[in-house]
Amino acid sequence: MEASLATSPCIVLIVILALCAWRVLNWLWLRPKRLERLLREQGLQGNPYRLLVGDSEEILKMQKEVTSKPMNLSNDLVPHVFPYLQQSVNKHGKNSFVWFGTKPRVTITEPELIKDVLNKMNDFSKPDTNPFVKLLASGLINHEGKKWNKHRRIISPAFNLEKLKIFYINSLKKIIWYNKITQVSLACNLYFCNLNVYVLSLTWRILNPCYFIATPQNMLPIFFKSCNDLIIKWEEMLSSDGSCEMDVWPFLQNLTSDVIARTAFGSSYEEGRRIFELLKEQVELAMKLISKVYVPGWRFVPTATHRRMKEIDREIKASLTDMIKNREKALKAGEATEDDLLGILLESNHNEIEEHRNNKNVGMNLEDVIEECKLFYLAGQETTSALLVWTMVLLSRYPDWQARAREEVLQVFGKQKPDFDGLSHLKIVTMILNEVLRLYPPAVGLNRNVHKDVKLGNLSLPAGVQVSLPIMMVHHNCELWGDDANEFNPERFSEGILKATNGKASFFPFGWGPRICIGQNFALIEAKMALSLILQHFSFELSVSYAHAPYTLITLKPRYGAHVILRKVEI
Ligand code: HEM
Repeated sequence: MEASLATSPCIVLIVILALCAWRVLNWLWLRPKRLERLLREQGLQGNPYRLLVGDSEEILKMQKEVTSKPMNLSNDLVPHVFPYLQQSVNKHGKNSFVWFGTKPRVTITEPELIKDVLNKMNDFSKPDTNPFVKLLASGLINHEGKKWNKHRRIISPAFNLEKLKIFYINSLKKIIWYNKITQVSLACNLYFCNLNVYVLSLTWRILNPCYFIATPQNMLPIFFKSCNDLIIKWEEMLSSDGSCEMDVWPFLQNLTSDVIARTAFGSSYEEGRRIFELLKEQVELAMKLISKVYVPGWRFVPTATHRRMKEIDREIKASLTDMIKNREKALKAGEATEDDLLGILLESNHNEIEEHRNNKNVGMNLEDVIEECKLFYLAGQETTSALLVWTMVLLSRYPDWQARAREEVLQVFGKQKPDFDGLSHLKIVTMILNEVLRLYPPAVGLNRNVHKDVKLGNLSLPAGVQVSLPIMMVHHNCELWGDDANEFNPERFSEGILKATNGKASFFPFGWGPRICIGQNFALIEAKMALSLILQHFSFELSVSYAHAPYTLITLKPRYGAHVILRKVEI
């Protein structure tokens, strides 16, 4: 009897250890090998699985090697930015997969399949990220299902409602119709999750034209203020001959950071800037972690990077909490909300809670609002600065297009301050921005998780694989864009995006479908404002010290900056 009592804890321990060992074995070897077999059975090719690291080590090595030195001054970026993907496609064909640690990632380049992946958000979810990276970018961009629906509904007014009311939909009937459809589709989303994708994507498609031209008009003076400050700074730097050589990259980063701090936090702008400084440091630390294979449980090890990231997170949260609480107090006291993103977001959240007083599942809590504010910075600053810097580099390299853009800007605005109506009607500038987004997309690719077996075209993707949608590779594909795919030719967008792409998902710098970028109008109007003011005041050309080295660190950036010679334009 005593012996059996003594052996039972041992048996329990052995069973637990055996279970743990099984899980580790499954994670490290059995599951990857099973996924590999299932993919190969369908004709997909890739390197054989290597324990734990897969292709990751080789990818990092290759990427480091290629991006450490500048490339020649061309737009053939794919071999430079995606060397491993290019090599994989060359070696294994278009239908191939690459191992990121223990997970195989299938490359999808056909526009029809891309559309499917991005429209079926219930089948293709956002990939799991390192928990420390989530400290940096959580919020809407990472949420799924009901939580995503709720957040998207609450945040949307901050980006488009004002504009919809004022400019493009003149008849009140249309506004009501638009609002009703949006509300009905979102209500459907809440209750019928499976219907969600179809209703939303249908609504999105129907409303695309008016949705896309909507932007928060009340943000325009803020865009102007920040852009004008930049022009004044540059003017002060000109030498007596009216020219100056400089690296415009840090100025453009500062500009977009300034714009988002002002638009997001209004009168609390100074506090907002401090938060953004901390987030900038957080981005650098997160990048160190992203470049390593994530081992489950590693996050509990108190490394210097982990500790600093937690410290920064605490400081940001404390600042934002104060700011949000003060605003909420004012809102509850019936005071008007500020017209900044935070104000509109809190008001929208407040209305939702008021409307459904007894339902605890509506509205965002404090943590949620904090996450969304952090996301505004990352999503709004990193991307738009990348768009602006590549636009300046390309217009420096193609002076004819620079001259055409300036002519248009001067024709529309003369010496006057750019207004919303004028910015919305700039045709050449829009064509140029689209072509820059095609050749130098700030987000070079999107990834999705397959969490249950799913059909995609002729493929049967097993749960556990990931899919990769390499935006840049698709944008540079000669089969989709013609032999001059790597040439800068804004003319291809002269009749709009739909005509240039024949409605295919061969151009998706802002994503596609229900999760399309919520800030795209914001970004485009901001970029047009900045570019118009720059063109009104300066001409620019590449300096001899410019080294062409695009690389990805969250977004597509110039590794050695963007050195140009600015000259004052007399008009
Ligand atoms: C040139 C500028 C921009 C580019 C190229 C860009 C690109 C993208 C892309 C590709 C996505 C889709 C991500 C995915 O499906 O996985 C996205 C989503 C998003 N973007 Fe942007 N973005 C830009 C500017 C902005 C700005 C200015 C903001 C806000 C201030 C913003 C906020 C967001 C948010 C919140 C999402 C998540 C939407 C959702 O999942 O529902 N973006 N963006």
